Amino acid sequence: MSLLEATKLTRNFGGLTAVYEADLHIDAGELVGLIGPNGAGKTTLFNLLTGVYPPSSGTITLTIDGKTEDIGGRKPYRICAAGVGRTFQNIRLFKDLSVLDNVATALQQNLPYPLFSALFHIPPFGATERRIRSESLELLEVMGLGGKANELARNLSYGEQRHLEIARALATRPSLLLLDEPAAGMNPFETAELTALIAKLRADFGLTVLLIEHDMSLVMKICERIYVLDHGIVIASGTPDEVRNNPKVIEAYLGGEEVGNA
Ligand SMILES: Nc1ncnc2c1ncn2[C@@H]1O[C@H](COP(=O)(O)OP(=O)(O)OP(=O)(O)O)[C@@H](O)[C@H]1O
Repeated sequence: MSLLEATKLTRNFGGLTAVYEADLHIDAGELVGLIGPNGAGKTTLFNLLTGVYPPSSGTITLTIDGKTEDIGGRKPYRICAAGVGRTFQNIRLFKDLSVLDNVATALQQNLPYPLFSALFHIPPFGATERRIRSESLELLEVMGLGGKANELARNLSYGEQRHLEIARALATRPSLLLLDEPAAGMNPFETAELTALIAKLRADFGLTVLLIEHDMSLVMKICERIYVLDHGIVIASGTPDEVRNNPKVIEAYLGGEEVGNA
């Protein structure tokens, strides 16, 4: 059984259908890409999978450790608690908090009794706080930001802020990580580094990853399978080679040009 299965997923905004009867499945451990021209419905699909918008119709099921849940239309925090973490196309950090606190706040959300203990400063608050701090630092190390823990998030470079976003998403302890254009705005060197990092995170954390990305060098290099959306419809899916050579994709995605080579 797939970790994530979406069936006939549809989302209308007034008279506009942003996603129409999309079927997709992602198996545990897979690294899957979601591509398509601007306005194809990619972010809307992410928003449906993470509860930002309820689907107009269709179902979404998540199966983790043999337990299947219907997550379609659930609130974002419940979907996050069920095991789906994400980053956003536009960076969303607490810019006036330290880099460490940005990760710590995300970690805290998943602990059993943070608020009561924190409010009254009673045990296990002290122990919990130490644990959050050390886990946050570990995540920052993994993301190459260990030396920046005490900087304000706003003082990080653009690429570092994108790494911090991923650290925050990892802090929610996801089984499935959704990355919305993780390489947006990065130069080719930064993109190559990020490509290797995503592959490493998947292996080290045992993650399943679905990513939206316009940078074809990243998508073609690390994705095992790719879904292609055009005008809200899944027009193709398959391996990078299958997708790259699919006439429908070539026509829809690049207006007749060849889809980028890795
Ligand atoms: N909240 C909303 N209200 C109305 N229309 C919306 C809303 N969100 C998205 N849309 C519309 O849905 C369509 C799909 O948008 P979406 O952002 O999902 O595309 P995308 O593939 O992620 O595009 P891009 O690659 O440019 O980010 C677009 O026509 C967009 O204007």
